[in-house]
Amino acid sequence: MALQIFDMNYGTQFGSLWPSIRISLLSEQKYGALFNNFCDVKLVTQQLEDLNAIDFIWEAQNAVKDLDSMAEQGAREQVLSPETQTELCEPRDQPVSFISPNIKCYTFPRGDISLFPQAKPDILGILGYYLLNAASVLPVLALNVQPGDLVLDLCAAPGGKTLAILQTGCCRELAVNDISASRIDRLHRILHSYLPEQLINKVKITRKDGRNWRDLNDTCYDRVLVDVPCTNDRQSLKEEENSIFKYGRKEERKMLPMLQLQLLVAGILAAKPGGEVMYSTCTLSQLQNEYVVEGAVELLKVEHGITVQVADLSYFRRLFQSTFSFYQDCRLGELILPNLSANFGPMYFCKLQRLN
Ligand SMILES: C[S@@+](CC[C@H](N)C(=O)[O-])C[C@H]1O[C@@H](n2cnc3c(N)ncnc32)[C@H](O)[C@@H]1O
Repeated sequence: MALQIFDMNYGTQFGSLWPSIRISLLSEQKYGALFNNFCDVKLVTQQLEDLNAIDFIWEAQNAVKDLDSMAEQGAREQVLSPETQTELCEPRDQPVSFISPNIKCYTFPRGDISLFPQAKPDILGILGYYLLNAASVLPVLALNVQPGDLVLDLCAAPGGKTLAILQTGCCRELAVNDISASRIDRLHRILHSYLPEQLINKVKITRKDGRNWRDLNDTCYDRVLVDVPCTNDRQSLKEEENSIFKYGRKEERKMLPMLQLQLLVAGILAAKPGGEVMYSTCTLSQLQNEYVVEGAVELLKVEHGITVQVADLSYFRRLFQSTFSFYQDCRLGELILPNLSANFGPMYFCKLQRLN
């Protein structure tokens, strides 16, 4: 059922790109190992490097820095040909510092489909890395959490992105919420396997319907992550149990864009003026991605008099093009396409700034 619906919708949405996305979605996904800064850093770094895995974030930042210094040097020495200079001196929309610090994620190089072994607990019982779809780290990087920030993770369970946010070491306060009791239990277990007790005590965990966040809380946040429930395209092709494409869940599926819109609006209302909100999904669907963003921007303007600006994240393409396959025609935000040589995603992320 999922595949039939995808063929119908994505065939139209992606045209000639769809057959290659389709086969990638049906193939084994690639993982990333989100590095846990609270483990024995030297030992785990060595283990990951022995596997020939690379921290793709560090590598991308260095590649850009190298290009920039080459461009600077070239400009000084005036030795580059005019064509090369244009390419190397291309102005960046954002500097590299516009990504959250201290997050490390190891992947195998493009085309290498090796698997990471499960992380083993150290003598304190702490695990060295968390396996996830490496594209899941991108929304957290782009959220760009700054030292002293108040941060809200509105749909947080089981907690992969929460862990990534905590790696930055920047949050003055982190509020973590999810509506599902069983998934909150998983989140608790994950936090206890990766973090020291003092840090867990600083995380405020709630189990609320995120759509009503503002009615229940009066804190205004600097950064909000709204990682909504979606058709979870890759998972839906693999697992029947609990699938949103099951016959009995048709109505729920139809209502997903409305739920996503309400959660995004709630997330923006929870941000302070000037605050930044990241909307993310793991679906390719335009209806659940760009259309939800457009709907939320419009609704906030009309019903709340709030202006929201969609940020340009195209510098992410430049930074991470050697690790991920970016969709070139995304109107708002960025979309990572599954690709056989870099089988991450799908992951859509779009940053919004609340202006008033
Ligand atoms: C895509 S998952 C989140 C994954 C998580 N951010 C991570 O990185 O591990 C979406 C989550 O939204 C939660 N959810 C669904 N409806 C919700 C609501 N109304 N309020 C808050 N959370 C909700 C689901 O229970 C689910 O855990």
